[in-house]
Amino acid sequence: MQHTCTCIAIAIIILILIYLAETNGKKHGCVEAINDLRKSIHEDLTNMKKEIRSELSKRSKQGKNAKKVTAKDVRKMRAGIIEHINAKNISGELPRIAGFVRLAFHDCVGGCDGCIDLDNEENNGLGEYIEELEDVYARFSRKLSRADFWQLAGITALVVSGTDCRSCMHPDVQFMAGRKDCAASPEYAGEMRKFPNNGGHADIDDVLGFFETTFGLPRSRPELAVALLGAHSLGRTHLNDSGFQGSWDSTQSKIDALYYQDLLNLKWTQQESKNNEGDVKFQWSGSFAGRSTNTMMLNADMCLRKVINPVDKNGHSACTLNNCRDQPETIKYVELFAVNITAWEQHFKEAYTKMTTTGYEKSQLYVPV
Ligand code: HEM
Repeated sequence: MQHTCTCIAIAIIILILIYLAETNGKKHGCVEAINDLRKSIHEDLTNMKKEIRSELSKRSKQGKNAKKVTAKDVRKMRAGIIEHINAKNISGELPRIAGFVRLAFHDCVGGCDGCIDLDNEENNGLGEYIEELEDVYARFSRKLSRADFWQLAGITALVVSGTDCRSCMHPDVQFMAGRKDCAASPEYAGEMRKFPNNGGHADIDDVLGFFETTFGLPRSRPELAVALLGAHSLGRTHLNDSGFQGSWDSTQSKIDALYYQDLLNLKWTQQESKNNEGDVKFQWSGSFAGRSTNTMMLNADMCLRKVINPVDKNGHSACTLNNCRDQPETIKYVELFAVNITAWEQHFKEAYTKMTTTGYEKSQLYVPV
């Protein structure tokens, strides 16, 4: 009996061992199968990834090429912009020339990105120009960014302003494309950008400092800032937009040296300007031989000629021009540009190109062919 029990026990043990051996074997086979499966999935995935990467790179190359704007496209866009410029004529002036140039300037504060914060009062008045340009831009939006388009509008406006005008500057600024729009373009959802403020810019250091930090115009070359501010030869100020009133010279659509000549030759006195809300700001009013000329200068313009700071919070200066001295750093360039259009042209071109490429490396921009 004892023998039989032992035999049964041994048989059970053997059966258990056989079972274990088989299960283990099966398990082992499963692990191998799973490993094989894993390997093949991994290989498939790697191949798929490779294919996806090569497809994406092909597509992005095609996309870039498809999006690259050509010289022919640019010509068509310029024609559309010129049509808009000529469509609005107010007493012989073409206000869109100045509007498009100011838009080009404001878009590049903080980097040219096709975005303007219309809640920032420094941008007052630009909304209507953005809307007008959308008409033309809608036809070409697949080919270039809004940031590029606004710069093209500014450059085109400069060309129109110099057309059939012998006394005008012809800076012939090269249009380059490749700028990127911000996500919310044409609106701006980022931190409030800092613009030059007239009251705060009665000090030449503020003006030159603004152009250096914002557009990289070296502080050691004040002639660039003086040349760029000559854009105020175009257009005018609007009481309900900025609180100032009048134009810098009598030819608002012509980019001519009258801006510098007036700055030097007129008799300037400070005058109070009050908008509908009763805000008071001071501007300079020009007269000649005792007669008002209806021209004006901001503190930022006047400080290129005279040392007018300090000013109070409304921009009022204690200086009456007779009792304040010439601005040593910049007066010589005001005098130069008043008589030498070629010198102004060269410096303006350099400064304007810098301004309109703010935020980009040379390699990111291209000249359409
Ligand atoms: C310190 C720098 C600057 C200050 C303080 C300044 C200030 C102003 C102000 C207050 C206006 C009047 C806005 C209005 O009432 O409609 C104006 C207009 C204008 N600005 Fe400037 N500006 C500066 C630089 C520039 C630059 C660098 C450019 C272009 C390169 C420019 C181009 C213009 C143009 C063309 C207008 C006339 C706009 C129109 O007629 O609608 N400005 N600026």
